[in-house]
Amino acid sequence: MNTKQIITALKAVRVQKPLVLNITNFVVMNNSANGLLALGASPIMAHSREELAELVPLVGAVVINIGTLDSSWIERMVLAVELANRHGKPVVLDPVGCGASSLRTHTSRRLAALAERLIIRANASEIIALAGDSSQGRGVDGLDRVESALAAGHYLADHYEASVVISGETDIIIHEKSEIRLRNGNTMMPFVTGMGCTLSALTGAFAAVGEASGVAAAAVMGVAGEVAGGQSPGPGSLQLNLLDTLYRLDAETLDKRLNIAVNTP
Ligand SMILES: Nc1ncnc2c1ncn2[C@@H]1O[C@H](COP(=O)(O)OP(=O)(O)OP(=O)(O)O)[C@@H](O)[C@H]1O
Ligand SMILES: Cc1ncsc1CCO
Ligand SMILES: [Mg+2]
Repeated sequence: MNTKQIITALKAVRVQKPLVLNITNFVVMNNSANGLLALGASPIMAHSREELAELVPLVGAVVINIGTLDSSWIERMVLAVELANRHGKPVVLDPVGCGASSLRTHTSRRLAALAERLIIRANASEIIALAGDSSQGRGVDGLDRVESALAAGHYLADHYEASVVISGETDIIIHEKSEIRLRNGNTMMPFVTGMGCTLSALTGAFAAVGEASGVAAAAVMGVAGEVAGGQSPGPGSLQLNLLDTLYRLDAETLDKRLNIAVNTP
């Protein structure tokens, strides 16, 4: 995927306004819904057993974020993934805090194994833990370098037949054996909660309109984060400026700023 294709994907999201179903955590429900709206997509946050069967057929993608899970949430997440499979919908899995507790690790693996059209989006520590190696993550924060999660990312891509987005100082996307590196963003981004969760939600919007959704989402999020970061004295304004920047992001800015390197084997 090149810059031109990313710009085309962004236009497609804005024209099609895909409906994206999110089962996500209490911390980021608002950020993720606002991020999707600012991008041009249409979010719905829903986790009731009684409505999932009605909703999943209508949406373009399902985003599952395990950030504040418990046993009843797990049951809904499994149901949502089963329904997504039945209706051929892509599933974005955000294994928040994978490695921090056995519940998170086991649930992430169970959901990843279940999803048929899977995109995994996580920070380096979560990727390493999901693959079964020992990570240095603390709680939901990633403390491993992105490049150190590369082998784990490839393992997950093969094992689950998934696209994998490893986010951090550089974002690495593993898609059909290619490695795409994106070097944008801003060092303040990890000081705003839910930036990664927003990236996962945006990945859902791009998955609803085409392939290589992790590349397009990480590119848009990275460039928007970089522009917004340059206008923000701290994390509070960054959070707001990110939404404004996503809303206003144009082809020219993407073309000028996107730092993308594609490595095809
Ligand atoms: N040091 C950094 N420099 C530039 N951009 C960064 C940096 N760290 C993270 N980002 C960007 O921030 C976004 C979120 O990535 P991150 O890896 O921090 O997610 P996360 O740990 O899952 O976050 P959360 O769980 O709080 O949602 C991505 O777009 C990523 O490119
Ligand atoms: C801080 C936090 N705890 C559970 S989910 C979440 C949001 C960032 O992933
Ligand atoms: Mg996260």
